[in-house]
Amino acid sequence: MTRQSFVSHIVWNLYFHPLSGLPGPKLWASFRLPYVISLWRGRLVYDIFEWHERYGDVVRVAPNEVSFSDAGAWRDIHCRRPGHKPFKKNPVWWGEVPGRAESIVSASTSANHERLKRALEHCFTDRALVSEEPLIQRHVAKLVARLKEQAEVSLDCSTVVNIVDWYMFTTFDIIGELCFGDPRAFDCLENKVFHPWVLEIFSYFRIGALFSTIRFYPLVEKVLMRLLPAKAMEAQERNYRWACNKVNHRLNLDVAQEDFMSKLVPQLDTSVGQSRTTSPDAMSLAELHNNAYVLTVAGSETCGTVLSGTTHYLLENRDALRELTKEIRDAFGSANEMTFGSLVALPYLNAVINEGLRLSPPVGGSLAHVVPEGGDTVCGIYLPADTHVGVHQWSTYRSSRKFHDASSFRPERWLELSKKDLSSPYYEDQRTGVQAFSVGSWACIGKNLGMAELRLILARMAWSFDMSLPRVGKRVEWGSQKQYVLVEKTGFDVQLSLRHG
Ligand code: HEM
Repeated sequence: MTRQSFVSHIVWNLYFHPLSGLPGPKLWASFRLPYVISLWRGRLVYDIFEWHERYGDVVRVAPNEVSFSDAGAWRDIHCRRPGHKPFKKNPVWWGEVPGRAESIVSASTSANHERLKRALEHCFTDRALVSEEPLIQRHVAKLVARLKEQAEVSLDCSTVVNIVDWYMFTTFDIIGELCFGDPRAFDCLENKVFHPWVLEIFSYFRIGALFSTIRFYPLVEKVLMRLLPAKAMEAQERNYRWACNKVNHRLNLDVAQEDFMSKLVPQLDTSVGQSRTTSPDAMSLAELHNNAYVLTVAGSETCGTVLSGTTHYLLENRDALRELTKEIRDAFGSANEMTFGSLVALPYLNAVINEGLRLSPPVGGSLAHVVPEGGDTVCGIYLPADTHVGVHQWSTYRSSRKFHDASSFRPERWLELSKKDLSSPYYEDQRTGVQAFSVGSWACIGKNLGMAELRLILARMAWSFDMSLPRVGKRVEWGSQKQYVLVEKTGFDVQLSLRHG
C-alpha cells in the first residue's frame, strides 16, 4: 500500500465507513494494527474494558469491529431470532485446522455444527453425568489426599502450594480419563507435575491467539505459512496424533467403562473416510479424533481458570471464605455426602461460583461473530454485513454501570434475597449479562459438567482445609495477568492447614 492510499484508507475508515458514527478510540477505528498490538501484549481484554468504561456499551474497536457490553447483545448475536439470519462464528478465531476433520468448535455451518453437537451431547445428559460422577469423585478425592499428605508431614499440619497447578492437575486428570478412558492418561496428581502433552497445549494457547491475528492480513498469512519451520508444524501434528492414538487405544479396549467414549462409540460411523452412510448424526473416526482433542482442552483449562480465580478472590475476601466454609461444614456429616446432587442445593457455594465466573471468566474477551449477509441490528444498532461483533465479557461483567461495587468479590449479589429485596445494594445488578458459558446455538456443551466439577472441588477443599494466603509466597492480581484469548495464569500460593475438629 502506498503512503497516499494508506492515508485515504484511514480517512475513509474515520469519516466515510458505515461504522464511522459509532463511538470509540479514533486510532483503533483508523486501522486494525492497534488492536493486534494490544492482543500481542496480552492487554486486549483490559484495553477494550477501558474503552467501554469511557465510551459506553457500544464501542468501535477496529475499522470493521464493534464490541458490545450490553446483556441484550447475547440474544441478538448468539441466539436465533425469527426472521433474522444467524450470525456465524468469525473464521479469524474459529477457523478449521488444515488436514483435520471439523470439530464442534470449528464447524461454522449450522448443519455440521448441529450434527456434531447432537452427537457430543450424549456425553452431557443428566444420565451421563450420573454415570461419570464416580470417575470425577475419584480424581477429586485424590487431589485432597495428595494435599493432605503434604500437610500431615509438616509440624504445623499445613502446606503451601501453587494452587493453580493443583487445580489444573485435577481438571486435566479428569478430562484425560473421560476422553481416553485411561485413569493415568496424564497422571498429573500422581506425579505432581504436568504431563508433557499438557505443557505443549499450554504453549499453543498463546501462539494460537497470536497466529489468529495474522488472519486479519491474508497476504502476510500466506507468506508466513510458507516460512513457518516444518519442525513447528510437526510438533503440533505430533501433539494431535498423541491424542488420536489415545482415542484409538480406548476404542480397542474390551472393558465396559463410563466415560465420554462409551457415549460416543455408538455415534461412530465406521464407514471409510468422512462419508456418513448410517445415521445422519453419526461422526466419522476423523471427527471423533478431533472432537476428543477439543473436549480435552475445552473441559480442563476452563474449569482450572474459574477454580483458580474464585479461590484467589475468596482468599482476598475472608468473610466470603468463612461463610462458604461454614455452609459446607454445616451441611454435611462426611466428605462422602458431597455429591453432584447434594451440592446443587447450597446457595452460598453457588453464589461464590457465579461471582467467580463474573470476575474470572476463562474467556475474558468476545466470542467473535460476523454480521450476516444483508446486515442486521444488534441492540437496535444497524450493522452492515461482515462487521465483526461480540459481547465483551470482561467489560460486561465488571462494568460499574451494571454492578454495585463491580470490581469487588461479593457473592451476596447472587443470593435470592438480593434479587428480591429492593433495599439490597445489589438489587439492580444486571446479572443476566453474565454468561460465562455463553448462550444460544454455540453455548458451552459442558456447562452442567463444568458446574458440577467446580462445586465439588471447591466444596471438598473448603471441607478439608482452612485456606489462607501464606505470609511469604507468590501472589497474583487476577486482572493484571496477560490474556491471549485464555488467561495466562501466573500461579499463586495458598496455605492449606488441615481443618481442626
Ligand atoms: C467453568 C467451566 C467452563 C466454562 C466457563 C466454559 C465456557 C465456554 C464458552 C464461553 C464457550 C464458547 C461458547 C460460544 O462460542 O458461544 C464454550 C464452548 C464449549 N465448551 Fe465450555 N466451558 C466450561 C467447561 C467445559 C467443559 C467441562 C466441557 C467439556 C468437557 C466444555 C466443552 C465445550 C465445548 C465442546 C464447546 C464448544 C460448543 C459449541 O461450539 O457448540 N466446556 N465453553
